[in-house]
Amino acid sequence: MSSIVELKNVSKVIKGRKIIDSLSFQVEAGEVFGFLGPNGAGKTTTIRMIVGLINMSDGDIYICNESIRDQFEKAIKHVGAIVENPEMYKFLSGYENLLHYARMMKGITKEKIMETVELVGLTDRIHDKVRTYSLGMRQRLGLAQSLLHDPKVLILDEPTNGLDPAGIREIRDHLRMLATERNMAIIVSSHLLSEMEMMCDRIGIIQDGQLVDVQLVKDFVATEHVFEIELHPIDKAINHLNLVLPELQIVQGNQGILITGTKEQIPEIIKTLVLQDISILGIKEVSKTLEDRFLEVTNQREG
Ligand SMILES: Nc1ncnc2c1ncn2[C@@H]1O[C@H](COP(=O)(O)OP(=O)(O)OP(=O)(O)O)[C@@H](O)[C@H]1O
Repeated sequence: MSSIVELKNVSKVIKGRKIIDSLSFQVEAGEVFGFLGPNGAGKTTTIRMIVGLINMSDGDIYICNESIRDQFEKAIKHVGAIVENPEMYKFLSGYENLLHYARMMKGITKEKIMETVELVGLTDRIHDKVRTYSLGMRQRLGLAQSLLHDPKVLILDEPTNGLDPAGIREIRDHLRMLATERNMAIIVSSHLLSEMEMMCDRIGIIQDGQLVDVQLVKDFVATEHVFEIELHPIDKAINHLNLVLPELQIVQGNQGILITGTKEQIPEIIKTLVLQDISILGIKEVSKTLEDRFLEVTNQREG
């Protein structure tokens, strides 16, 4: 993998207040990077700096190794973005909107427009007026517009905002496809934690303008599962498991024990407990969700 976007100690001061504080992270080709944080954390400000809408106060951002500070035009041509709601003329068709935009960009052929329309799944409706489109379709038209110049990185601020579950799913599938099949680097911000969990490969958590955590989603959610086994007698169970399966992490709970391990270990655990005449009353998974982890990481800093 190669790094497409790199932020190096980026800061932003507005009216004497440090809104973004020395932010550094990289996004690779082929990955969807989620930018997650509470309201006012600085997501939009960061995204606006990456797409060149506002200046940085300090640090630099490199897009395909080109500095936004020193080679703005070159760097920014690699970027496709939907930051504010894309401006569309509702009385024109989707195609006419794209054509209008393509004329401003120069060098974009009608074939290219239709290829991009196909990519976002709007071929059947592209000649209908935009005012007849659902919000999800408008979002996909915006996506087509941002893809017309073949950017290497796509940046979307809250792309699923206001969409219904079907619309969210469509956008999610399209973004994943662009990352996987076109090897694009994709940066999305969202409040919807569960959505980020499904859409992203990696997540960066921002709070008070600082990056507090960056992790692969699969590590972030739960590297291992936690199971709660309701049983008795508890002491006997813990002693026995410590003896026969010393690699397990066991913690005493109210009604039984909490075990950190894999699903595959469960039958063995149950079997050995039953053979010791320990009564199993119930078992359930209590692994942390992304939301739990998010609250944990952000609360830690506040506490
Ligand atoms: N032009 C500005 N003037 C003054 N303060 C600003 C300006 N732009 C942003 N801020 C402040 O900077 C902080 C970060 O704002 P930003 O919009 O980047 O956060 P966010 O993480 O995108 O939040 P949200 O999820 O609510 O959109 C906020 O406290 C905001 O009030």
